[in-house]
Amino acid sequence: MYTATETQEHSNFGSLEYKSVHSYLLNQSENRKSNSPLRQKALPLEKRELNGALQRKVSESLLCVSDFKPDIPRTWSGSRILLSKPGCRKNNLNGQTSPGRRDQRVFLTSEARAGSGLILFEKRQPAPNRNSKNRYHNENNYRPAKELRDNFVKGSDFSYRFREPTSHGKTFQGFTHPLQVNNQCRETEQIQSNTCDGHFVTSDCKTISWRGNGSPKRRLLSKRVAGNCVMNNDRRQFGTTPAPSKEKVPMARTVPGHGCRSPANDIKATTVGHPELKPGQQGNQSNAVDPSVVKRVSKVIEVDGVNYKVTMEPPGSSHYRRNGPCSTSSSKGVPNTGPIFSHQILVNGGQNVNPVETKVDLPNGYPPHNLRSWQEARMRKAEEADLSDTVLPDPASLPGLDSASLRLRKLLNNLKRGSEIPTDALRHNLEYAISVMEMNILKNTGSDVTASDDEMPTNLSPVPPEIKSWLVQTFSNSKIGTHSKKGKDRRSLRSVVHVVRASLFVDRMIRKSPSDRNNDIPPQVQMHLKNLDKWTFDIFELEEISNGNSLKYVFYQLLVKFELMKKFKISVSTLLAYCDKLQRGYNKHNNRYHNPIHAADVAQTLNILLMKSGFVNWFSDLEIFSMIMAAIIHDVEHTGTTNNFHINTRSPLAQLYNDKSVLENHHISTAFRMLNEGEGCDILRNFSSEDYQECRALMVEMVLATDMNQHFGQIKRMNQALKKPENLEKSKAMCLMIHTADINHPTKPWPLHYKWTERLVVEFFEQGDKERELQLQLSPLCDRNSTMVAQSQISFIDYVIKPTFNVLFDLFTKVNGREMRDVIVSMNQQNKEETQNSSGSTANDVLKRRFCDVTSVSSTFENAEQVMGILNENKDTCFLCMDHNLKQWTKKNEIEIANMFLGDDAFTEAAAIVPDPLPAAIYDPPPQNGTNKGNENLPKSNTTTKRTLDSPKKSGPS
Ligand SMILES: Nc1nc2c(ncn2[C@@H]2O[C@H](COP(=O)(O)O)[C@@H](O)[C@H]2O)c(=O)[nH]1
Ligand SMILES: [Zn+2]
Repeated sequence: MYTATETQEHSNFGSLEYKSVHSYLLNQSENRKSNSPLRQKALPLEKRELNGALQRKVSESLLCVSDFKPDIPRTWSGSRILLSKPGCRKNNLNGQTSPGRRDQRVFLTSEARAGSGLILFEKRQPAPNRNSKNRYHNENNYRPAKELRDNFVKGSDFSYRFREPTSHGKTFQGFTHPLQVNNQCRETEQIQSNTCDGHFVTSDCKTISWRGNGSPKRRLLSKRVAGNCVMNNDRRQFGTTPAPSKEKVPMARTVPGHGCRSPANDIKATTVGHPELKPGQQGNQSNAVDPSVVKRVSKVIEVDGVNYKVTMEPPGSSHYRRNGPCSTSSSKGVPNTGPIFSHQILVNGGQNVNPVETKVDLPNGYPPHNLRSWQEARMRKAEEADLSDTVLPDPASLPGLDSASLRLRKLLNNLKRGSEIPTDALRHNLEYAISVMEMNILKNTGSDVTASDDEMPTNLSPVPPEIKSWLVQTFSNSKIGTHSKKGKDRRSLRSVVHVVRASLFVDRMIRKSPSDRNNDIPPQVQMHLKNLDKWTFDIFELEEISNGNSLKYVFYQLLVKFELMKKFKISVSTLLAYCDKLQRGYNKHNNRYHNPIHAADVAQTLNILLMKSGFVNWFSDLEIFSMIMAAIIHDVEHTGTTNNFHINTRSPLAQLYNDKSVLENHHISTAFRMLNEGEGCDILRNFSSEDYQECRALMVEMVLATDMNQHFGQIKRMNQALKKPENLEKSKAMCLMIHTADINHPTKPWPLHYKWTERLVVEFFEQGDKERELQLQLSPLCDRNSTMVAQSQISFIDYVIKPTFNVLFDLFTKVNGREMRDVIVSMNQQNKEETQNSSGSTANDVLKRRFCDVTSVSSTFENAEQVMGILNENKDTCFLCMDHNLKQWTKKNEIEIANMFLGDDAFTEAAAIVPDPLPAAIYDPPPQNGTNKGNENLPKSNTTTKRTLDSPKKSGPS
């Protein structure tokens, strides 16, 4: 008898209940050393409990070649192992049994090669009554593997159904058994109950296939079926060549009339794992047989009280040859007689044939490892994992995978030990593991994350999965061909040196709004508009006091302020008519967030960005007009749903725009359609055709750049361009300014930001409701029952807002500051020469348009200090607000988490927090070079302390 002598549990098998059968996996050489650590830490055979019925029948054995004979030579690698129940009358190598004794047909024969990893073997019960027709014809009985074949996706997880036929035929008890595809053979323990053909691909691209029962043909022809179930390892399983994605692995085939199925030629249950063999070599063929071992060796093992004889043949033996790989008709995997129970043997355990470690090449920098010792090492490594770590590798990377698996191991071990795991550590680590898996799914299902992969921030590790999905979905869809100018056509910021005239700079920057001169505007609105250049401007209040006309007043005010009405001959009535149309368009879908107030807010913020950065001097009037227009129209007729929603529901708009920046295309197209609809609202009517085209091209480019899936690319490219100022394109700077203005609210004072968030969340949740109704998968952040608002805002600020404002202020600083000054000065000279050399007025006109309206300005930076002062003041306010908002969300997040466990509405609860007072500097920034004027209307900081969330600060004199 070959039974276990040690029962030490091996934790690699996790916390599931194992029982009874024990054996050792002992290294051949270690086997001889009594004090060998391996011996002391002998590995028991373990059995996973599946369900009651199965548990009684299914046993699992782990055997290694050296179990048979300690001095078995390594050339036996590639040998065949036969397993049979002693007492079978006939026990030939075809796996055929004596037909006369049904009760003796508990007969197993399996074939594997040492090093091939895992084989399944099966135990057969007496054949059922012949007369009960079709009892095994239920497809589900024998074809769970079909779904594996059909859904054969590299590295995927799946479940498969195991159907246990009852001895009475017609009913089948089935259960779904999740099979997690691991990259370790031995972890395929989970498929132990499989009796059918199947294969799967491990996450490291290895392919494992196995065979189930006999073919229908054979079943009909002969009842002499002992059958076998061979766990085949495709050569690639241990080879260095990864299996190509989605490639199907050929199944083993059946010899009609034979009870035994051997691996077919195309299923090479090879010795690839053998260290001395080259890939593709068959151990039994290419390795000389050790002359000292020519006979079969066998062992009897006890499995759940049943003795089995395990026979191992040396390679090259006559039996082996006779019954070697055969290939004939392909099998459909129809079950043969009787209930079948599968077991598995880990042949060779991946390591035990010889002292030289069997190599398992794992991708990307994993050293080749001995499977078992590698796993042991991982157990040790897992213990070192700090579960409270929040800075973790990119979940899409191999280190991410590594880290997640170690963390899961550690969690599991702690659970097994009964050690306490802090809730947030548990949650955080599970979230991380989910992220890792989901990134894998996305990668492996070819989801279009690749387009922006290089642009997504690499360290999203602490981001909760839902928010990560949102980031991925929202920010990294396929790229569209953006309007990009090449060569000469590129607008270059370097050319803006032509407009550097210090006096103009500061003058424009502190230019007062002319609202007090305008009698058409109600006085309270005029008063409010005086604060238009302030970071603390309250757009909601303007909306209120203007009876829902904030868009109109902001648009008008800006055009007046920049003297663009006069310049482009826009009449007030035309402008107002166009504004009416736009407002109606914005109100079409009654959105809480994407409405005219948002458009007005973006335009107002753009105004500050232009004014406080000095960039107002770098752009031509036409460019400034185009930017204001872009801000005003950028979301017109927004449907209140996302691009992904349009794509998923195959909406008419998605069809029209071929799933590319669906909404953005719609906004820009609607804005131009409205201009052209007559009714006296074409504010571009008096534009020259050149101006019109230029304006239109810029607007299209800017509005398309508000598509969030352009976000990371935009930031990345701007960061790169800032390292090489000569590559700075003016239109890209314009796009960035519009995009930043579009997502400005997290940098505004908390009451404003909170209001915007609330509105956005309402819109998201409404989309979620629609998705629920349509039985679509709910988009991230759209599920009102589970979305963690505060957490999502923290991530949004950290991963989207901060980098955006950083790069924007970098741009402002570099263009204004010393870093780019030398470059600009030298370029100025060059441009001047170019301009002087250009013949004819056309070239000059083009230059004027492209590079602003000054070609003879000297480049003096005498007021640069003043400009930088204004810029920094603005930057400080912006970052102070952002940090303050982050703090508020962090507080709310704690409540959300607490509520999550209590099942309360997190958002409502979180809303109850009284916000911290806003930093005084936000409303009362220190004077900078005498430019800090006009704050007298703003409340002082102490007036903000008592404000509650839902009564945002009223800025201005209302
Ligand atoms: N999770 C959050 N997403 C936000 C927030 N503010 C804006 N956004 C996202 O950005 C786009 C802006 O583009 P738009 O042209 O549609 O306005 C918006 O749709 C949101 O997806 C925020 O606070 N949190
Ligand atoms: Zn917007």
